[in-house]
Amino acid sequence: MSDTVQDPSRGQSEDDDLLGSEMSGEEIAHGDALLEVDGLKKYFDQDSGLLSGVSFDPDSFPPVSVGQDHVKAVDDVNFEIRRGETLGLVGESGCGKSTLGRTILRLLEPTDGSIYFKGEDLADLSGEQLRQKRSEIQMIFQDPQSSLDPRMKIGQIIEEPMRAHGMLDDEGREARAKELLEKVGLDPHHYNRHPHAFSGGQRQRVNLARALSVNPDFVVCDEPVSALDVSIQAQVLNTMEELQEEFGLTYLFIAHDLSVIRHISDRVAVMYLGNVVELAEKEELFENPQHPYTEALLDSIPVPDPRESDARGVLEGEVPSPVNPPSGCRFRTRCPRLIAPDEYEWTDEEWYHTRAFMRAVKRRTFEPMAAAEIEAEFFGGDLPRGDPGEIVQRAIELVASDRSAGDGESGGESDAEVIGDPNVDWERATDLLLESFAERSICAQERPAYEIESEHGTETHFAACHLHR
Ligand SMILES: Nc1ncnc2c1ncn2[C@@H]1O[C@H](COP(=O)(O)OP(=O)(O)OP(=O)(O)O)[C@@H](O)[C@H]1O
Repeated sequence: MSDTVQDPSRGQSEDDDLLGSEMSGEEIAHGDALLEVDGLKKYFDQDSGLLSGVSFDPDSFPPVSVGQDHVKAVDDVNFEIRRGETLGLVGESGCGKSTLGRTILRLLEPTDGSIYFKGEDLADLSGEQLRQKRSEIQMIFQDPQSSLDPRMKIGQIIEEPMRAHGMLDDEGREARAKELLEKVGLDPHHYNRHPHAFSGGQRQRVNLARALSVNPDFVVCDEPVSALDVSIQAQVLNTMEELQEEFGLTYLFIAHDLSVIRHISDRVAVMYLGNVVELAEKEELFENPQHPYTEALLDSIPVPDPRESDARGVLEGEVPSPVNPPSGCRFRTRCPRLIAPDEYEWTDEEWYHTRAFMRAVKRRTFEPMAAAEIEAEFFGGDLPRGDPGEIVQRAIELVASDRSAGDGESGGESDAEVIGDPNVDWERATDLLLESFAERSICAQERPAYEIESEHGTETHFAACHLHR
């Protein structure tokens, strides 16, 4: 691989090879930062409508709030991508991957933050300057079908970006398109065919050729193989790797499928609810994950396609709304390893039991039973000592089937009768436990960001989890 960046916006001399022979003035060595994202935010205004501005959060009081709300799709993201590498970006559906990719490309206007590309902040550019830059940064999308105009011949499709950027003359563009067809593994004689004559994998290759036609340095690949058969995916990924090697390309590769991410990435960033929660070299991330969210994702390999209806529930609990995300660590409301609040003295076992009970009450995962039974089931009969024990006791009373109704009487009902017992106050018990424990955890109070020593490789391992304080 050459060690310098090729600048696609320059002219081409006739003697040059059509593909990538010239050098840029802005040389960035292989391995140096090509793109740096700093404090990047992208908030969307919520859709207008009757309930616009009204948000519901069962964990807060009051649960309904009114105001001008924003979907915090990307919220303070920081990372760099080095020249020649592939940074994989993975996370559940809706966590903000596509929004991040599109904001980096300035297809979406950033709300805040900077996007330094070769040292220049793309967030500051507009008009012609931005248009010029767009040839250096390209994007390929998931659906190769809908991103190709069915009326156009593939030769024209590949030439379109070159025409838009005033690159080469007609003959030059045709020659380059044919050369690119070959490079992406298609027959240059198919230059005059229409997209429908190609399979899904071949169409994605056409997309690749089109993106590469303007000789970019950096390509954002948004789920480029998700729509393809698994057998075809590896072939397209291999071609992408070959092209990367040949043209010194840098990729931001977005996928929900961890096996795809593992195939293609050098480093991997894991995204959750608008934040990057972990970033490490590929081997380090897969062999030594340090964020409970990453662990949960890895435990669920293969991650089901989030677009399929039954994919929910891989991780316990719902993803909170990006309109009103949890304070501190965004994953804390689903985290199986929430940290005990410092203000109480806990043994590990006491906290472990309390945390499990709190989660069960919050999710109402057990049917009401007598207080003594709850104590036995969740605490092995021994409540935590001191204040936490008293709080837990009160919460147990709120959800126990032998609880008095208000100050009145209950008791004597059969198990069948107590299900849905109006005396059982799940909400108050949940509020009591969350306010007393979960909200007082460091996980709720500070946003975590830690560097960890890697066990594999030499790169920095970033994990946004207070377990590493
Ligand atoms: N134009 C928009 N207006 C309002 N909200 C939006 C808009 N685009 C995205 N969002 C919201 O921003 C959040 C992040 O969406 P995004 O598409 O970036 O996630 P993703 O991780 O790429 O998901 P997927 O894998 O399903 O594409 C979601 O809550 C989504 O509903």
